[in-house]
Amino acid sequence: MAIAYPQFFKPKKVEPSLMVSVSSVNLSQDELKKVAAYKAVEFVESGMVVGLGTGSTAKHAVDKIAELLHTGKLKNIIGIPTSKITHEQAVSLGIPLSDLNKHPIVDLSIDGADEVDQEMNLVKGRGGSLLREKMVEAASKKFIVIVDESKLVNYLGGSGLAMPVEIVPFCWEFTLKRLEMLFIEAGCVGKLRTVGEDGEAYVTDNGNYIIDLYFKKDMGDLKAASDAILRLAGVVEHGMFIDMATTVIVAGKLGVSVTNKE
Ligand SMILES: O=C(CO)[C@H](O)[C@H](O)COP(=O)(O)O
Repeated sequence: MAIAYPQFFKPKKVEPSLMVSVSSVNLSQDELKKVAAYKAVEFVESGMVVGLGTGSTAKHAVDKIAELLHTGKLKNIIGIPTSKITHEQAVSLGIPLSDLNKHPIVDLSIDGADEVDQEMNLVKGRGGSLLREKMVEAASKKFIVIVDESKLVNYLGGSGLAMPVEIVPFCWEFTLKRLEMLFIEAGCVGKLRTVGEDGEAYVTDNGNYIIDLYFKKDMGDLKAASDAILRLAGVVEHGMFIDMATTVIVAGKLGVSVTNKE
C-alpha cells in the first residue's frame, strides 16, 4: 500500500503511517474530527477500561462508544472520564464509569490534542482539562490521539496558540512571571486564562488557574522545558504530553492516517 502523509505530518521516530482512503475532501473540520474519532473507536474492544478524553473531537468518540454499547457491538466497557464535562456526557449516554482509584490501569485512552509534532508529542489543555487528561492517559497502556490535520505543527508552540500550564491560584502573577522568565529566549508571554466580560479567572475542575504561554520561537529541548516548568513551586502540571501518545490518528483532506509508535 502506498504511504502518504497529511501535510506536515512526516513522523520521525515512528512506523510509517497507514493511509486509509476516505472521501474527505469536502468535509468540514468537525466532520474530520468525527472521522478521526470513529477510527479510534475501532480499537476499543469489549471488556476494556477506556479513558474518555475531553473536547470537541473526543466528544465524538464518546458518542460512538455509547452507540456501540447500546447496539450490543461493544460489551462491558468501563469509562474513565478526564473531566467533569466528559463525565456528564458519559452519564447522559449511559456509559458505565469508574475512576483511577478503582481502575489504576487503563487499557486504552482516546483524546484530542491542540498540537501534534512530528515525534507525536502533544500540546493539550486548551479546553482546560490537562491535569486529569494527563493522569488518565499516563495510566493507559495505549493512548490514541485523534486530530484533524489543522493540529499538526513543526514544533510544540508552533501554532502560535497557547501552551497551557495549570497553577495554584495563590500569587498567580508571581508564577506567571516565573514561567515567562524560564523562556525569555523563546519570547514567551504568559496570560491568565479568563472567562466572561469581567475577565474573571477561569477555574479548572481541580480549583486551579491556567496560565497560557505563547512562544515566538521554538522552546528547544522539550524534556528540559518540562522539567523546568514542573520545578516551579506553584505549578501543578503543564500541557506538553511528551512521549505519551502510542497512536496518532489524523483526519485530513487526503484521508485518515493511523501512525503507531514503534
Ligand atoms: O486537551 C484538551 C482539553 O483540555 C483537548 O483535547 C484539546 O483542547 C483538543 O480539543 P478539540 O478536540 O476541541 O480541538
